[in-house]
Amino acid sequence: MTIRKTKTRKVVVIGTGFVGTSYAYALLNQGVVNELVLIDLDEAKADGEARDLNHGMAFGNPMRIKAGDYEECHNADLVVITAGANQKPGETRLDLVSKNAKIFKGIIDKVMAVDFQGIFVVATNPVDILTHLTREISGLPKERVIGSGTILDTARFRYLLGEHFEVDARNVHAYIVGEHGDSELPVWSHVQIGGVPLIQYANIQDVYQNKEMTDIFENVRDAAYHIIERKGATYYGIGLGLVRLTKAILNNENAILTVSAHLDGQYGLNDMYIGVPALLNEHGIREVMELDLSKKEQIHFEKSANVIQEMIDTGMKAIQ
Ligand SMILES: NC(=O)C1=CN([C@@H]2O[C@H](COP(=O)(O)OP(=O)(O)OC[C@H]3O[C@@H](n4cnc5c(N)ncnc54)[C@H](O)[C@@H]3O)[C@@H](O)[C@H]2O)C=CC1
Ligand SMILES: CC(=O)C(=O)O
Repeated sequence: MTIRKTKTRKVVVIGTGFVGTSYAYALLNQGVVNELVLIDLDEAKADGEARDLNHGMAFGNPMRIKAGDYEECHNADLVVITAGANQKPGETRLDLVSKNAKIFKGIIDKVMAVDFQGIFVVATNPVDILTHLTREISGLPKERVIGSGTILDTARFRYLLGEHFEVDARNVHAYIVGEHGDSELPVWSHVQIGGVPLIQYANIQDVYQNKEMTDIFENVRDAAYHIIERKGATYYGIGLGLVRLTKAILNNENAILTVSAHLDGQYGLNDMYIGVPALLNEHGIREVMELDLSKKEQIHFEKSANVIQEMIDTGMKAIQ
């Protein structure tokens, strides 16, 4: 499959809540696509959001935005799914699995019924499990089903390290991998500040004994809880992360981003979606980057994979 060669670049967003509309707003600002269709169970909300966004057109980038139905997925390049329940204060992402799995079954069936030929991008939580279910339900090749994975966690990590060392986050190279959730992990062994390994840059002997570094990771891991306690939901960060992903795919960038990608033996794991750095282009996921993890990181990564695996079983039961 290739992205259509016509000039039209069409994205359908399913779920016009906080996340879906933040993504739509960022797309309008950045001028990434020519056509954006909004779908929601609450049709009036999708229509209201489309009207509101269109009123910013004179200040943004020319594109067509409208509310629509599933027919619109037929010729879409990307279908981005942000529909479903979000976490209430105190809830984990995994608590959402059964509810959102059922919602996904209905959505994916409707998208596939109109012969969708493009790429799915999933953001709804728990994202690794729902990305797996999207592939199972749709039957699409694995490279055409992508989860936002740890794209946001990695951005949070780079931001906090950048703040700490007073270095532009864009010059901080670092990854969060594993579940987009409580079992995720930082790949300390590959953190670099402008190409200089962290342990050398900051003269750290053992990063796991360094309170400043462990605090930074805990703040990344718990960021969603901190924000949800304060304002009820997180959306600007992931909205921008989804635009970054959209650009990587539609512009055929061959960019490396931490997404939920399907593993077939990489990191010793099989048949699961999990957050890893992966190379993205117009075909979707071209390649999973296999980092040389330290022993400690590999053990943590496998534990995180186990958490996902158990939840896949719960998700599969919910849609049977
Ligand atoms: N992957 C990530 O990094 C992040 C993921 N999220 C997740 O994104 C999801 C959405 O969060 P919010 O936008 O805050 O929630 P929200 O409640 O504001 O919006 C959800 C929308 O989905 C719609 N919806 C529900 N069932 C539907 C169906 N069957 N078909 C079409 N639309 C349907 C609702 O009407 C609502 O408009 C949550 O699961 C949340 O946890 C949120 C932030 C970051
Ligand atoms: C809600 C969520 O998944 C996040 O902000 O990371």
